[in-house]
Amino acid sequence: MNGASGEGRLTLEDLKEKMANFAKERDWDQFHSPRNLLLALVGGVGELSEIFQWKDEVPRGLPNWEEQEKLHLGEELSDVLLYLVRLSDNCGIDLCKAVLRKLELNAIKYPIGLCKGSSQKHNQIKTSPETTATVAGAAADATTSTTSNDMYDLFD
Ligand SMILES: Nc1ccn([C@H]2C[C@H](O)[C@@H](COP(=O)(O)OP(=O)(O)OP(=O)(O)O)O2)c(=O)n1
Repeated sequence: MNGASGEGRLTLEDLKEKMANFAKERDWDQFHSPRNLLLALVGGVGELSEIFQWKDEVPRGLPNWEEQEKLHLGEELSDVLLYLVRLSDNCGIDLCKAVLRKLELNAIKYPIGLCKGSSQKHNQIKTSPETTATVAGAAADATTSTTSNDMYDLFD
């Protein structure tokens, strides 16, 4: 797939390859260091923020925005995604694997039964000692990089 039309399925792997080719063709690998990419990413987030700046709260779907404004928003969102994918690649992080693991951790950290309808942070949710032990055990199962028994240590 993956023409400019956006049809079909686009994977993070596709984007990784496209960015790697884009940089290689321009001899830009020399500039795509982790630090430079991080700064470019943060700059992109700044440009993204500017689009919303001083607009107050904006309804979902952006019903009153001009097409041109939405096009611009898509461009800035894309810059952020592309720099994120490139940064992950250059740091040797498998973003697909990392993001699936993180989703798993999030689900453990925010059990539906305790969090439904509440936007409280995980360390403010009131749990019984039994629940805490269960959640910590599940999180430890999903995490190979830590041996901590404190459920909150796993997520900081
Ligand atoms: N050294 C660079 C420069 C650019 N890009 C790519 C990734 C981004 O998707 C896009 C960013 O280009 P610009 O820095 O020109 O930023 P904008 O497209 O936002 O343009 P402007 O800053 O003029 O709004 O180009 C890149 O990979 N490496």
